Amino acid sequence: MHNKGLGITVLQEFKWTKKMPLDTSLGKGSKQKISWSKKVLIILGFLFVLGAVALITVAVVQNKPLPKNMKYGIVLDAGSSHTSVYVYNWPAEKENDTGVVQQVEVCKVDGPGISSYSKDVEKAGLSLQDCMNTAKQVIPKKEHRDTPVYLGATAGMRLLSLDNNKIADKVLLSVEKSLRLYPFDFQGCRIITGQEEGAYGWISINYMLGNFKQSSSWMPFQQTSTETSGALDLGGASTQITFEPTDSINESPENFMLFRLYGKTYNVYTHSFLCYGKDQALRLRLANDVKNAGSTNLQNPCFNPGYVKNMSAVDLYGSPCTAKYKLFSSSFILITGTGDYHQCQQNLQDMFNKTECPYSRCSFNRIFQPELSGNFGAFSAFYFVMNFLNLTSEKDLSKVKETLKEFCSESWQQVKEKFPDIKEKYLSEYCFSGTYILTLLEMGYGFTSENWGNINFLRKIKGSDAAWTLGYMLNLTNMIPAELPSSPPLSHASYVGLMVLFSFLLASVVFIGWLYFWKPRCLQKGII
Ligand SMILES: O=c1[nH]cnc2c1ncn2[C@@H]1O[C@H](COP(=O)(O)OP(=O)(O)O)[C@@H](O)[C@H]1O
Ligand SMILES: [Ca+2]
Repeated sequence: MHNKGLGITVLQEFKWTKKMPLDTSLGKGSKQKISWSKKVLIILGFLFVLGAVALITVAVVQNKPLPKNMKYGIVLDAGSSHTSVYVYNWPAEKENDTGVVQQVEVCKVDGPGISSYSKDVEKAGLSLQDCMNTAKQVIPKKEHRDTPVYLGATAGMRLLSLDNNKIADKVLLSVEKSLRLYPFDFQGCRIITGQEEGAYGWISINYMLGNFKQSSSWMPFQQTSTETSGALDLGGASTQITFEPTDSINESPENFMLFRLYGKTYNVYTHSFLCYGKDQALRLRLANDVKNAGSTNLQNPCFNPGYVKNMSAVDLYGSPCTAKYKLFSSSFILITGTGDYHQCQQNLQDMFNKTECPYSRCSFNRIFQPELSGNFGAFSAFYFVMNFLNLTSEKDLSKVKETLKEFCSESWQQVKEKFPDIKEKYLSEYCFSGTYILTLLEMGYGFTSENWGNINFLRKIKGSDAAWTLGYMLNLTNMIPAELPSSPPLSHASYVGLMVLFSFLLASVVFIGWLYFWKPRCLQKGII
């Protein structure tokens, strides 16, 4: 019986004392003392429970998320084929955290890219109105005045400014005039460089993927950082490759950009190939074919058999990418598809000059490129085309080629019947675009069947489109700090949790100590 725990013994003995007639065991004074001790014990117990409830309530209330004060930003991506308006938002008090900026809206502007309005510049500005009105509706009125608006124009405008700088300026003035009519904080319209386009694309996807987060290890003050992902962007008029090489390199400095983000330095390789976006690449190829064939009547393996297209010479030779190939006075070029993937790829390989390289290694056309390393996010037209072909998750390069071969050999009639809802312009070019993408990645950049699986074709990351626009805004609003903001070692929730836990421990220790050293009378009597 006594081997059982002390607590049980006390309880039993106490029961027994209670049963005893009080006036035979205790005097009147002792009786009063016991009831006093009991009262004190009850009051102390009550206060203890009250204290614990109060502590937990404070912890819970304090930890409730505050109503978010959201900030907004607008970036217009004025691409060669079209303009998109992106609206982002983020909680004001978390501005410098990683991964807090989100895309809340994307609006595709009707009509072509702003560079196509060179003959009627006023229309360039007017074309943006519908999407800017959408942005006005999406953003709460009280935030309008504090919402910055940026417009960045890419390769279409780069080509226009090469062709006619004055007209390019007029187009930019027209869009500026239009954007200033809105109640937002207009911050500027400009043509961004190919380097910026590549670098901001890289910043965007790594910010969205959370790769800039420095996760602390168990060793105090030691931070471990995640590897970054490379970025591959394919537009209509230019294409960019950007990644962090493994070794430090001191060649071709114009291809490197140094960033200090969240306390870490990144030396990023980037190159933008003007005229190697898929629309200009097609023109470049056709212009070469016309020159080589000495005829404006072309049999082309990159279009489905049975496809026939009459292309205007103005369209073909109208850009600085192809202007120098103009030989004929003919106003049309007739293209007839033959649908042969292998011939198409051979034909496209000529566009990638691998023979001369003034550096230790090159991608193509005498451009330095370090050895490929890590994973790559491939977005924009890389995604659109591979998604149409159902190849975004195919990790086997030979299967990719087989699918493409099959698609190219299908007759145009068949293809049209199979995909009645897809725009004919896109549909007719998927054989060319798919083959071009493969040739660019394999022949141009040097991807192989071994590292093909490192390329992730993606459109969105955590709800935001993969595009250079987010990185552009983060940079211009100084939202990425160079150094890690000094923050308390514990989050608020962990701090409150630990405070509650330690208070409990402390109270328990005091309570047990009190029981042990200052044994309340009733218990003492019970034990005796
Ligand atoms: O649904 C689609 N299918 C195929 N291609 C698409 C689709 N949507 C957009 N594109 C293509 O993506 C490319 C986007 O290029 P963009 O206009 O951004 O040019 P840039 O970046 O060279 O200035 C264009 O070639 C356009 O035709
Ligand atoms: Ca683009």
